[in-house]
Amino acid sequence: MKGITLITKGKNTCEALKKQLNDLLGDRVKIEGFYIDGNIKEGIFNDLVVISSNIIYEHAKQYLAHNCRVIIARRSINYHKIGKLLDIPPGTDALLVNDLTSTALETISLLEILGIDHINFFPYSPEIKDYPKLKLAVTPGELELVPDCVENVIDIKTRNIDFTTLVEILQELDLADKKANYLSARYLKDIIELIKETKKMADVNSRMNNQLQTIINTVHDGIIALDERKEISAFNPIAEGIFGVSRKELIGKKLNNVMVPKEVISVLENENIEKERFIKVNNRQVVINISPIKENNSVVGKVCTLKDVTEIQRLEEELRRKLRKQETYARYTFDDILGTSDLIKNTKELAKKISKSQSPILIQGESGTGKELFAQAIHNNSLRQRGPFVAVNFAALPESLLESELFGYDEGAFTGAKKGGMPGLFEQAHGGTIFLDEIGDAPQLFQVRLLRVLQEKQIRRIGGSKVIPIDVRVIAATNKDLKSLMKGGEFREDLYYRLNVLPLRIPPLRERRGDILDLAYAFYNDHFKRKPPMKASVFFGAISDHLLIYDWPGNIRELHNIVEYLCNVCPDKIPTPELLPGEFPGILKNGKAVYADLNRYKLEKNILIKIFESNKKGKPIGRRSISSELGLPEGKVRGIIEDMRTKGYIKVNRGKRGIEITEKGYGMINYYLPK
Ligand SMILES: Nc1ncnc2c1ncn2[C@@H]1O[C@H](COP(=O)(O)OP(=O)(O)OP(=O)(O)O)[C@@H](O)[C@H]1O
Repeated sequence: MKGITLITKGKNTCEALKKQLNDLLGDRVKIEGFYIDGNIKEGIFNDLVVISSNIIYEHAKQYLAHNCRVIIARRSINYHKIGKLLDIPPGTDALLVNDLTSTALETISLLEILGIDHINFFPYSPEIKDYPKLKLAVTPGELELVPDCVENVIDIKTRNIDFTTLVEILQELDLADKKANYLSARYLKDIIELIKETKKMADVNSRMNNQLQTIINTVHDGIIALDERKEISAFNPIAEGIFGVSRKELIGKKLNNVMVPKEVISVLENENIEKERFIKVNNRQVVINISPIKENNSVVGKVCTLKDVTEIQRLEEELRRKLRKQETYARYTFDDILGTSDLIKNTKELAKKISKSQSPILIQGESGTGKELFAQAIHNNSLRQRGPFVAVNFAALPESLLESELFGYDEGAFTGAKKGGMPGLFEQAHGGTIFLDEIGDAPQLFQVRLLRVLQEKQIRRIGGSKVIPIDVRVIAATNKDLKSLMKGGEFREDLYYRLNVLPLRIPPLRERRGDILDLAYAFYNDHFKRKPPMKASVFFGAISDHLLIYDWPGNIRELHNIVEYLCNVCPDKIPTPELLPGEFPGILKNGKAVYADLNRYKLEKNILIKIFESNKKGKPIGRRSISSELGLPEGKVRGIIEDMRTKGYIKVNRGKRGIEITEKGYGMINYYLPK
């Protein structure tokens, strides 16, 4: 899982923005927050660092590891929270309370841009000692900073990270897929809510109407609002651009008396449910969304938003370009797959054998276990090694692009189709291997098409009539349990069996703990281009127990990230356990120790060493002798022995032979007792 570190000045903003990011990305990105006034620490490093403003960046710089990717957030007022400000009589004095004078001033000017210019704002922050003792204050979520003189506070809530920054974040993390559209829909929803909220007031008060219009004008999508008499009450500049009609000619007019295409009128008149439709306006494709305004269960108006598809196409084009830039060769070979555990050695052996076949392979394994690495190594060890290796990631590719990306299209297949057409990824992989990553995310309808291609070994480009034979070897991979997806009807059984001809399971890191330090050492040496400031075993000396006991949900990718992090945070010092990011067992976190796991691990280690030493001397050892030699209660020893037996570290024999250490157990001993 990728990660974002958010940095703000105060705790409130940090929590609010963290929630915003979590709501949006929580299922795919791990988000942690630090604030300058409290929990900030040195050596911050992550896939991406998001900082709440330019000013905060100046304060935060010193805490960042040197090669962090940083985005400074642009922030927007919470549209549906400012309705309350429209009630305040013109000319009223109010303090605008924020954590810094500069952010208070910034909020005042943002409000002014939105048309809230009828209130005389005085900036207030704890830095300002001399301020007018006013009774009214407005604050973006900083309630505890409001000074005592104030009797009435309007909280317009923390300023959110704005739409453009969110898109930038998605792009930085390579997640700019379906989420981008979903984002703009959510953002518009806020505005629609505001229109609904203030509509009643706006009817009686023309000042509010103007302000509302200003807000609508700042939006990047077309907006049309209708009242219950089906008269147009709002029409913003983007809508003007789409329809080529000026607002003045429309406001207050009935729909059917104006120059709006018939199709739009019929949608606006007849649709009362929230729905998305495509219509053509002046030769442009437009997505139109209708949202009814209800009062006491009857519809009293509608808000319609319009998005010019050219913009969506532009976003898609960008994504296509990114995809096209990807390499069509495989970099890695089996020599790049590190690890000396039996499990990984056996997996490599099996992979080498199946690489020589032409049948499809299905690689299953948790995220970050090395599925793509194996796919590349298999290709490079196959008879197709001179052919291309083309990777397709179903989780990153929006559904709308799948067909054209995989099968290609002919000239004129759709508006925007390139002259001469475009070959799809299947064609590009001809003579080589196609790697279908995250196949569990392939949409159902697409699964049918994929199956047909695999069966018939030929494709037809979109809009094309020619059938093109293709010779590709398919390697699919997934971290999902395809069997349970099949039970739930989300994955087609016929496709599963077509792909699962040669199954390959990549074991998670926690099943081969013997590899953890090998990998950590290799990543450490790689970081310093094989000229590390100290020996890897010395560098990891104080934390190796912690690394060995951790369960590694993100597997090798997570281990790699942590080693990178440590190399950045303390390049020439030995890292202490407290420096480990995240939830490592046995480390003091927020003053609370999670010692239980580490103690248990240490007992396990001591017991395994005892067994190893006895075995070496040829002396039988049993539960009772262990408990007396180590001074531990027999019950406890029994539990630990049972655990180690299930993990495969030991064999418990009946009678004289007693407990014996297994090959896997020896793997662990190598790390417990460095040579
Ligand atoms: N055995 C290994 N030796 C060295 N590096 C490894 C090994 N396994 C994985 N890696 C590294 O770990 C990272 C993740 O590997 P990879 O992308 O192949 O995993 P994945 O299983 O395909 O992940 P996901 O399911 O998230 O797509 C890569 O940087 C890869 O080089």
